[in-house]
Amino acid sequence: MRNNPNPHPKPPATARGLALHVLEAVARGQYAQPTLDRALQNTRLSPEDRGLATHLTYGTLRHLRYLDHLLAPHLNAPHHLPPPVRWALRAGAYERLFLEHPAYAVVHSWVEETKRRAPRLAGLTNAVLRRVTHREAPPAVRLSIPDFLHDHWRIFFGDAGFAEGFNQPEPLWITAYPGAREALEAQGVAYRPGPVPDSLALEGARLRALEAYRQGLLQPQNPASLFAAQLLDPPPGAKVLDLAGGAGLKALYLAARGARVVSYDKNPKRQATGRATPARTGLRVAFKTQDLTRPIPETAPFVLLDAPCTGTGTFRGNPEIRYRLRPQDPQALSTLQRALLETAARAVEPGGRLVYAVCTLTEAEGEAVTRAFLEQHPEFTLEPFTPPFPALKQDLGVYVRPENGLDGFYYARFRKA
Ligand SMILES: C[S@@+](CC[C@H](N)C(=O)[O-])C[C@H]1O[C@@H](n2cnc3c(N)ncnc32)[C@H](O)[C@@H]1O
Repeated sequence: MRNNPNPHPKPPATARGLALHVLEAVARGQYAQPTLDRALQNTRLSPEDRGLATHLTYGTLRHLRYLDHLLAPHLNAPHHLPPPVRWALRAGAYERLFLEHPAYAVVHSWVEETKRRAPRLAGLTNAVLRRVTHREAPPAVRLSIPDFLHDHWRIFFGDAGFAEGFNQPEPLWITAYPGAREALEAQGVAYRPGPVPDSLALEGARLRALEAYRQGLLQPQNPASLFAAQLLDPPPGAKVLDLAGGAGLKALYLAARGARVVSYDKNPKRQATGRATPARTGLRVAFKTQDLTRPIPETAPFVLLDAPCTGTGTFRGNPEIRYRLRPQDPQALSTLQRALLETAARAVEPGGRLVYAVCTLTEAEGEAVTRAFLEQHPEFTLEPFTPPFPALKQDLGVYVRPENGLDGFYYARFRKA
């Protein structure tokens, strides 16, 4: 993987060029979201073109497997095309067939993008983008997910059709800190309430342009992620341990509700981002850096473990990870999750509460972890709860249905005797 985030000296001057620049970087191993954010920060494109570049980037990646299936009958050897031309064909097909922009309006622009990269292939782009149409595809191809995951979801959840939800655009979800709504209203920004308290969806706003964001009152966060912190529900003043807390998104939220939070993670870079946030919001969280496969030297009545995982529930916002996942990954991650859960269990005081959460929808990282944990820890019992949004499966813990912009999550809540 290369680390150069911006190999082009000047940001591309067109929406389609910018999308191609990001797609090529993703093909080299970069992540779509930070790469697109950086490219948009460096560009002078109009708001409409920024929107188009965003749609083209996410849409092409979300539908990539299906787009390749649609392009296949029109190409002799797609793998031998220069990568920029292959991406132009994929993104052009996405624009034609999913954004439903007519050929006469868009093919010319893709031909121009091709000419800049491989002039001799401009005719190919012209011909293919005029002819490409929807066609029958096997379900995993139509949903653009790996076969192994489609098979797993069909067997484990009974149907994999919910994965369609990963290919829909999502609103800009934010967690609103006290004063956020007033600041948004003062700036005339439209928002609607999310499915959990303190979660809002912003309509068509650019986060960085918002006064409320500059004041630290808004935190981008999916409601399903926020709900993991809300499940812990500590009373004001209670001590909370936030394990694998990363940049402390959940720790800061719980601190804002009056908890005394200590957030542990092994990655000091992520924690540095979290440490900078309290300065903005005036909240206090103690960040400690440690590998949590080893026990920690303290206890609390409330412990949250938001564990590292395969992230299959975040395919909407991180569309590229579905193509990088290997069949053995869920099992490998579950070994780490069980080790981290051991550390978490030891840190819970008698009578205390433990929440285990992962942003993924696999049996190995969800129910199987909980089942093994309960077998080895008779001092813990499951504490049932009803989520305020539809569940995919609700038996041993809860799997969130990843629809209407929600990420897929798994949560289990335990009480220590
Ligand atoms: C799902 S993310 C946590 C997100 C965070 N709770 C939030 O709300 O933003 C998982 C975190 O686990 C951390 N992690 C992975 N392996 C770890 C380990 N062995 N010990 C401690 N932290 C670990 C990663 O650095 C990452 O920040």
